[in-house]
Amino acid sequence: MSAPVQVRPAPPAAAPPDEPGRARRIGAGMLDPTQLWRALPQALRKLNPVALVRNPVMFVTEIGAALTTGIAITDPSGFGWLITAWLWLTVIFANLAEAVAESRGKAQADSLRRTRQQTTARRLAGWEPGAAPDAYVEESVAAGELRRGDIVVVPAGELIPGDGDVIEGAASVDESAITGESAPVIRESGGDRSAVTGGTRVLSDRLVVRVTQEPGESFLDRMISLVEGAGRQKTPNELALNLLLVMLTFVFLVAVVTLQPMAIFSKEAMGAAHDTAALTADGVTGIVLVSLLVCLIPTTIGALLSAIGIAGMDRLVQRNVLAMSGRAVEAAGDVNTLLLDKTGTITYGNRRASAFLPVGSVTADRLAQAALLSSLADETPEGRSIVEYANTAHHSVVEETRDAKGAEWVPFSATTRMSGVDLPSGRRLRKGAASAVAQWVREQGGEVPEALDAAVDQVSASGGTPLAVAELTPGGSADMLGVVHLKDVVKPGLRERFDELRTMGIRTVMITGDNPVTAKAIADEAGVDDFLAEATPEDKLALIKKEQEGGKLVAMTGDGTNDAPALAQADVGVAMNTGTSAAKEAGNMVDLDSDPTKIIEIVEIGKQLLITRGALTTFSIANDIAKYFAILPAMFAAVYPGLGRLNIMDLHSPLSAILSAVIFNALVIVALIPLALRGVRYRPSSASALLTRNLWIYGLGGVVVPFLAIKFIDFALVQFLPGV
Ligand SMILES: Nc1ncnc2c1ncn2[C@@H]1O[C@H](COP(=O)(O)OP(=O)(O)OP(=O)(O)O)[C@@H](O)[C@H]1O
Ligand SMILES: [K+]
Ligand SMILES: [Mg+2]
Repeated sequence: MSAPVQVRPAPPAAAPPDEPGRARRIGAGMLDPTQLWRALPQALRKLNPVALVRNPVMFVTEIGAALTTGIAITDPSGFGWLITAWLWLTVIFANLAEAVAESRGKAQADSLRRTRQQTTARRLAGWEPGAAPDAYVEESVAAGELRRGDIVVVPAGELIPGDGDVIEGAASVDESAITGESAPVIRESGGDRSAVTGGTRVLSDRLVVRVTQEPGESFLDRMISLVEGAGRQKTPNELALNLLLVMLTFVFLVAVVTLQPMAIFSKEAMGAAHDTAALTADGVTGIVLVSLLVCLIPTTIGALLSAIGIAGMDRLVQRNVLAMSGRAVEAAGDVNTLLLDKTGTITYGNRRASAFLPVGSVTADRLAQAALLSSLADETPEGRSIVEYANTAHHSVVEETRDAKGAEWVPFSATTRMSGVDLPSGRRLRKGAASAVAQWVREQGGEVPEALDAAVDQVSASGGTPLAVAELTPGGSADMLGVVHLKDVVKPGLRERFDELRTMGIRTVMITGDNPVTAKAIADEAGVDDFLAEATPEDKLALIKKEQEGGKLVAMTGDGTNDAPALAQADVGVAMNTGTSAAKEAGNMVDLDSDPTKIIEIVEIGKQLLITRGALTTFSIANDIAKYFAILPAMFAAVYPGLGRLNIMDLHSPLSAILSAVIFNALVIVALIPLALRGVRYRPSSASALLTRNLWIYGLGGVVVPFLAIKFIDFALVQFLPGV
């Protein structure tokens, strides 16, 4: 994509009827016959051999059609022209399948494009965190010119000019242009909800954003090229299947070429048996051989393969999931283990301070003041919530925070699990995971009172996150002060969904940086199979690698910067749209609804894709059998009368038999387009049960249906074309 994102202020009125989120939700899976008609011009354009060569089966069919066209021109016969017409139709039907699959994405891309409007951005030159208003200048630039690293300010009512991370402020943002969800979401600096998307609108307050995209590479741009299927790569599975189809085509080509001398012989015989002008024409041999070839090669799956893949991606988009690679969608179909990050994925992620629990002789005020001081510069939601809570619950301590001037802040990191401040007075404050802070206290020569464990356990047992707070006084004594209780809420309805995953044979594991007691409380409440506590980003990554070593496919959902390495390593990495840009960059899917249980639908769509491809391949190969029974006796019965017994369909004549087979071969493609686009229905059950069921339906069906259909076409042909 080269077009830069250009954003123009649009009336902030209610969403127009063609608002993209809605457009993306309608018509999921249904095939409207007019879609076929509208895709026809595109299907005809795809006849270009340069494009078609990517699809070897159809390319061979097109060459066959061209050959018979030549024969029909130089040696005209009604039979020749009929076969020629149906061969071209075969190729057009195949192109139609792909064109229809693509057209759905195009409509979505168009409506997304409409949300790319032009606007001017307010870029801040010389801005630094906490800068006074006179320390920097605000300049107007076209949004399309913004580069990575630029700082912009977005006041309430304006569109965010590009993708980025909030570095100052918190605001409610209307993201409906991207997600189709009208409820505003909170975006704030620090923590895991700091990413904003260009084209969304700030509703309240004001955000300072550091741009993380280069021109033309925005999320919206990527979304558009994705739903359009532009530059779609074949997946490894598709490549393998394609290779198989090429080999089959080659084998049948060789077979038909070797048959040629005998067929010439048989033409004489056919001419003798049916004394019509068409039969005695010299071109018949060539036309019959091409017909045989096209009926033998796996045209059905060759025609539908690409549409099946595109439709699978499309089904994800309908559910507000953007898959950056088709390979990930396929991997989703085979996932064994699902890892979920706790905070922000299983829980809502807005952990808020709700109590101060001092230990020993420490007063509540001393603890509150230390917690407040150590959080003044902590831009994480946890840090800000402590400042807020201390301000409302412990007014008295606020005055005493003046000595924070000249302080050195220690920012939170997922590795140290601590944050804090070193004050000029020599006072040092730390808050964080109890184990980390306890170790810090010991390193400073202090002791950790037993009462701490009780406070920590009390918070943890309720599923809350305990943050221990400690102080190193200027006098050099290291004191453990107590615990801050951070509350978070488990998203509802997870248990049922995890049960569903279990029946699909998928194990769910929650991973969290939190302590084991909190982890267990939340794991029990959410109903996951297992959990890993006190996990650093490296631990998350190691766990995934370990699972993968056994040949298992691992899916991971997460939202935080600390999840990014794991998201990148997982076979299916689903980033929450509410998450950080690092997480979104690392994963190979983004869930616009930020719903951790969306993985269930992703798995179902992946399985459905694999099953659909398998079923139609089975059907394609099985349905060729009837065509052998139609064509081979027709070609050779006169030479080898024994072969006449193969004409079990009792087809009218050799020519009507061949014509019927070719017509069926073309029509079956159109008949299966809806199934290819909608996908074979998937119900959670074991893999072997599914396989057996599909072999019965599509294998047996593939054998039986064509016998009936070819017989019927033959019957109809004789009614309308008594000459054949
Ligand atoms: N702002 C903060 N200051 C100090 N310590 C913090 C802060 N935020 C979190 N912690 C502590 O660090 C631990 C690890 O945090 P981290 O973000 O890595 O994991 P998490 O958010 O608890 O879990 P998850 O991996 O599910 O997101 C937390 O459990 C908490 O004890
Ligand atoms: K075929
Ligand atoms: Mg986290």
